[in-house]
Amino acid sequence: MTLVPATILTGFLGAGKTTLLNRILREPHGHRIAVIENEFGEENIDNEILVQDSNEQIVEMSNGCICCTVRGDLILALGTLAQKRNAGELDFDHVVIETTGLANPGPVAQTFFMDDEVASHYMLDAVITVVDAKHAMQQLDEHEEAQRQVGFADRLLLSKTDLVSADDVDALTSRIKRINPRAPIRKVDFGQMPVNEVLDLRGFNLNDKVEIDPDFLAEEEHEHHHECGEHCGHDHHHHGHRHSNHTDEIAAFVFRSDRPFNTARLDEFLGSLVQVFGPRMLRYKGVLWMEGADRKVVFQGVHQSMGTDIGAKWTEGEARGSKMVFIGKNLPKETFISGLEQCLV
Ligand SMILES: Nc1nc2c(ncn2[C@@H]2O[C@H](COP(=O)(O)OP(=O)(O)OP(=O)(O)O)[C@@H](O)[C@H]2O)c(=O)[nH]1
Repeated sequence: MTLVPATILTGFLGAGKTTLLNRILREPHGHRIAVIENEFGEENIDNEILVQDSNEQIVEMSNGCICCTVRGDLILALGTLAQKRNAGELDFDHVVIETTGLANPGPVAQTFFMDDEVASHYMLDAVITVVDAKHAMQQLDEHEEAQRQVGFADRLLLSKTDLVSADDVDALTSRIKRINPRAPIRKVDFGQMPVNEVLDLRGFNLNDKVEIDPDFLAEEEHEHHHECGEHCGHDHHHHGHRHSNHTDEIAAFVFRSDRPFNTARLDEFLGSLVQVFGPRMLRYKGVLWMEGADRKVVFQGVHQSMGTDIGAKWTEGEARGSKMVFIGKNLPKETFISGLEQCLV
């Protein structure tokens, strides 16, 4: 039986998640999507008004999508949907879960790895985070959950850019890139977004690409190699607007090497890393060159849940090397980097 891909939609309060979902539920796009809305906190009021004996409500939309309002356990809701699908009562080929604005997407993402029942019916496709261009700066300053939501994302959607200047958009973009250089950023105007930009991103697939924003890499490079003095002659103005004044607790860094890893040493080191820092490791991914291997090794994970897979062959003439990106909360970059260097052959 094929697994149903599931997308987690996050974003801070009022970011525009519902606006986006409403379009998905109403516009003709040919996909049969089950949208799960988590009505956290409103259950008492709604239950009194609706006087329902069940804990969930499933509505079929005219475009073939299903809207499922969940007032309880998400795992239970996913289970019920899967049962009805298997019984032929419901037909859908994707699931999109809207999390509440204050939620940490981590536990929701981990459900797909940890809960056997969920994992037997669904596969996590991607975490998508809507970022409110008007309010995100302040939300990122004040709420760690807002930073986490950006850190977890496989794709970032920037809403409400109509309300701010182009400079504001640039400043916000460079800040969220520092938190998460992995996730491509797209503008979304009142939820207008091709459905294909939301579905089937395969963010959790073990493909052998690590996409990292080139601006971020250039900036890291700059920090590494040019500890410039005041009169060094580098174009500081140019870089000045990129270096944000914000030091977010959630941030990313990259490890790169053109030497192969020793498998045993790396296994042990990564194992101990996730044991110690797992709770603070939001997302990580790497494509690795292992000693003696003629294929790439791909690893990635969320917190303690780490997976590895064999990727494509190194082709003739291809420069071999490893590249890893870690996104987490106050991770000790130097410990990671020097530890990984110890694992090289
Ligand atoms: N100007 C502008 N307003 C937008 C845009 N997208 C959404 N909004 C408005 O922002 C408000 C909040 O949007 P919602 O879609 O309800 O946000 P949400 O993320 O679902 O909010 P919560 O579920 O409360 O966390 C609504 O009034 C939307 O009309 C946009 O691109 N531009």
